[in-house]
Amino acid sequence: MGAYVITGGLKLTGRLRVQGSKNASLPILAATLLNSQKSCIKNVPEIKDVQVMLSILTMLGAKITQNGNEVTIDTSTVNTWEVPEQLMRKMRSSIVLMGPLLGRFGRVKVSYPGGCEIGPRPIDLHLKGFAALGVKMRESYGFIYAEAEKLKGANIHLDFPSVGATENLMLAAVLAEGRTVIRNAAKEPEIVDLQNFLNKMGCRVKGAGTDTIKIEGCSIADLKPVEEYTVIPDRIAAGTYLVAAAATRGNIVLENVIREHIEPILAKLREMGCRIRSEDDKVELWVEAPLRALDSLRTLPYPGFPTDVQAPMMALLTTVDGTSIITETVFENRFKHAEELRRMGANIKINGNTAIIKGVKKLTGAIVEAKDLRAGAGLVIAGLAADGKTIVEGTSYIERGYERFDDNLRALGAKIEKIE
Ligand SMILES: CC(=O)N[C@H]1[C@@H](OP(=O)(O)OP(=O)(O)OC[C@H]2O[C@@H](n3ccc(=O)[nH]c3=O)[C@H](O)[C@@H]2O)O[C@H](CO)[C@@H](O)[C@@H]1O
Ligand SMILES: C=C(OP(=O)(O)O)C(=O)O
Repeated sequence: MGAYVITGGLKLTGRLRVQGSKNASLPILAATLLNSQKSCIKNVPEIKDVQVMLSILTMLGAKITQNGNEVTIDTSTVNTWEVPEQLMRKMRSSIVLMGPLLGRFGRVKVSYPGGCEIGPRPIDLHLKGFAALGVKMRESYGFIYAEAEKLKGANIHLDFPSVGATENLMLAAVLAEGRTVIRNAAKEPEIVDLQNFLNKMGCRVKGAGTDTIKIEGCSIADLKPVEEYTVIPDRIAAGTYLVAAAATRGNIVLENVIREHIEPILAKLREMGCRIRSEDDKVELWVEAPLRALDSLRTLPYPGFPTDVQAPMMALLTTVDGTSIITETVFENRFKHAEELRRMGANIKINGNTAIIKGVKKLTGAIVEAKDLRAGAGLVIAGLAADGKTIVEGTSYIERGYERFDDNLRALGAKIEKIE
């Protein structure tokens, strides 16, 4: 297992181009199954989860060429609807293959998806939605067998605006007979990106970005190849680098960001006293005066503060004088990094879904373990801010979602090395 060795105490400074979005790329890659033709997708990050998705598509029979961040996928040769269990279990996002495989073949066999342990993460909302579209499902020995002679458009009300369920149902409904309306849909920018990709393919989807998404079903014959599609920038990676800059009291400029998508993060950084300036696709952050604690940071579905930036923010808040309170409302068990941060001298008390953080003068380097993707990023940030040497074990989690994380931080002046 790999580890990052970080010598802390250096301010991050300089410019960085933000990677393409992991959470937009994954459902878009799954969507290429629908048209049974070629799709060319740009700005796809070179990260582990993308590699897993491409491996699954290859195992299903797709022909793929990857040239840096550009991926061309020909799904005309896909000839199976069974997702290999080993790959299915490698990440959470494999579940969004159910929708397009049901649309294309009317059947799918999958196991439960894997991914980081940040709570139970059931898929009941996905399955309830499929049932409403006319899918018959049975489970046996951990496998889900789903079948529909013909998917039928339906009115679906989600109990919670689940990102994955919204995407999966969109992906199935585009090839259903008639109209589907998804209410209480997730409003994340990645849903809008998926809608844009689907419409480029010839699907008829509108409303993404609001809580009601309307889909007019069409047939595979109506769909076209996608000659070129560019994935949106990764708002979570952007947030992570901004928080890292704040934790080192540095000064960085990020390029290739959509300001609106990171506004919930910028609002909190500004409240802490970070200075922020933006122009076109660039955002600059710098720190002039001591930062202030946050009396309330609640994670929420978009446009609330993203749960995926909670761990990096916790790391930052451990270095800020005063008491901060974080409430995690999206996942049940997403505070595992607190225990690791304590090894570095952080003062954090957890009470249910609330973390109370008392800022300390300085964190101290220690050996810590990343137990999930964003917890890992948070620990690296703590290491960058700490006195002395920090070893963050578990780089494979971090590489699930961050493209060249250590190279990027080094380019911004950090002292960080990866060891195997
Ligand atoms: C690949 C991807 O895009 N991952 C993101 C996606 O995950 P993901 O799509 O898994 O997140 P969801 O929005 O579905 O989950 C949010 C909450 O709903 C619950 N839930 C979800 C589905 C379901 O059928 N039943 C149920 O109870 C989950 O357990 C969780 O507590 O959105 C999360 C919330 O913004 C982000 O943290 C993840 O980075
Ligand atoms: C939780 C995350 O991803 P996933 O849903 O793919 O596990 C994340 O990106 O922080």
